[in-house]
Amino acid sequence: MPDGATSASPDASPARGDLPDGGPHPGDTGAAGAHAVGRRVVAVVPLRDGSSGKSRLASVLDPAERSRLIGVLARHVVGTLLASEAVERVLVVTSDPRFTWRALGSLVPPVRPPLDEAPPAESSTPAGGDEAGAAGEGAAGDAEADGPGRLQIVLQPASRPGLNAALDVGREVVAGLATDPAAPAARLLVAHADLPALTVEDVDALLAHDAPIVVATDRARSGTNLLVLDADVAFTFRFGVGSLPAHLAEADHRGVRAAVVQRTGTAVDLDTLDDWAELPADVRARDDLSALHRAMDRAGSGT
Ligand SMILES: Nc1nc2c(ncn2[C@@H]2O[C@H](COP(=O)(O)OP(=O)(O)OP(=O)(O)O)[C@@H](O)[C@H]2O)c(=O)[nH]1
Ligand SMILES: C=C(OP(=O)(O)O)C(=O)O
Repeated sequence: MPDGATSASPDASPARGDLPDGGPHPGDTGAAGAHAVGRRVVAVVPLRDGSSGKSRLASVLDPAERSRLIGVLARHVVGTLLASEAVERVLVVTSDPRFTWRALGSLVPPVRPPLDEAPPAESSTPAGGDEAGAAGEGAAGDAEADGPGRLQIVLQPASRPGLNAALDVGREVVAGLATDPAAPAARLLVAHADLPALTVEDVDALLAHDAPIVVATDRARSGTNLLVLDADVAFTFRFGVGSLPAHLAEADHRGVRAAVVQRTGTAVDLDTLDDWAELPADVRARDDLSALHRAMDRAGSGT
C-alpha cells in the first residue's frame, strides 16, 4: 500500500486540495506542520485487558496465545511511540494494569530511588511487574506509576467502560499534566495497541502533518487506527465501526480541518486472519510474532 494522505474537511487548504489515494503529501516531508511546531506530544494507547481482545482470532489462537499476542502487539506499539523523539510521554489506559505492566514495564528503565529516600513502593516502579498496578478500582485518571515519566499506566475505572470512555480518561490525565497555563495545549496522539507494522517514521509523519486533526485510517478505509488532535479541542471520540466517516463528520461539525492518512504502518491492524495475510512479509517474520506464525501453520494444516 503506498503511503499517502487526503484532505477531508470543510475548510481544506485550497493550496493543497484533495490528493488522490496513495499520492504523496506535501506535508509529509518531515518538516513540522503548523500544528506540530513547539508542541508537546502525549500519546494515549487504549488497551482493554490481557484476555478479552483478539476475539476474532479465537478460532486460531487459544486464550494463552491470544493474551501473548495482545502483549506483543502492545509492546510493539508502545515501544515504537517511546522510540519517537517527538513523543514526550505515553499513557496506556487499561482496566488491566497488572497485565499491562507485565507486558510493557521493561520498556522503560526502572526508577532509581533518590539516595536519601526509601525505595518507592513496587506499585510505582515499572520493573515491579506482577505486583505493580494491582491497586484495583481508582478514580478516573489514577496514574498507576509515573516511572521515569515517559510511560504511564492509567487505570480505566469500571464505571467508565468502553474504548471512547478510555480515551476520555486519557485526555483528562493529559489535561492534568499541563503545568504552564500559558503554554499551548499538548498534541494528543491516540494509537491503538494492535498495529504490528507501525514505525517511528509513521508516528513522526502523523505528527508533522499540517492539519489540526489527523485521522490515520485502516486498510478498508472505514476505521481509525490513530488520531492526532489538540488535547483541549472540543471533539467527541467516535471510535467503533465506521469511525473514519464518524470522525470526519465530527471534525466538520466542530469546524476543524481534518486530514486522512493511509500509510502501511498505520493502516494494518491485526484483528483477523485476513489482517495477518495482509501484513508485510518482514513483519510476519518477526520473532515476536513467531507464536502466531506457528498457530497459523497449525490452522493451515488443519491440526
Ligand atoms: N482501555 C480500553 N481499550 C479498549 C477498549 N476496547 C478496545 N480497546 C482497545 O482499542 C484497540 C482497538 O480495539 P479492537 O480493534 O477492537 O481490538 P481487540 O479488542 O483486541 O479485538 P477484538 O476482540 O477483535 O474486538 C485495542 O488496543 C484495544 O485493546 C476498552 O473498552 N477499553
Ligand atoms: C475501533 C475501531 O476499529 P477496530 O475494532 O477494527 O480496531 C475503529 O476503527 O474505530
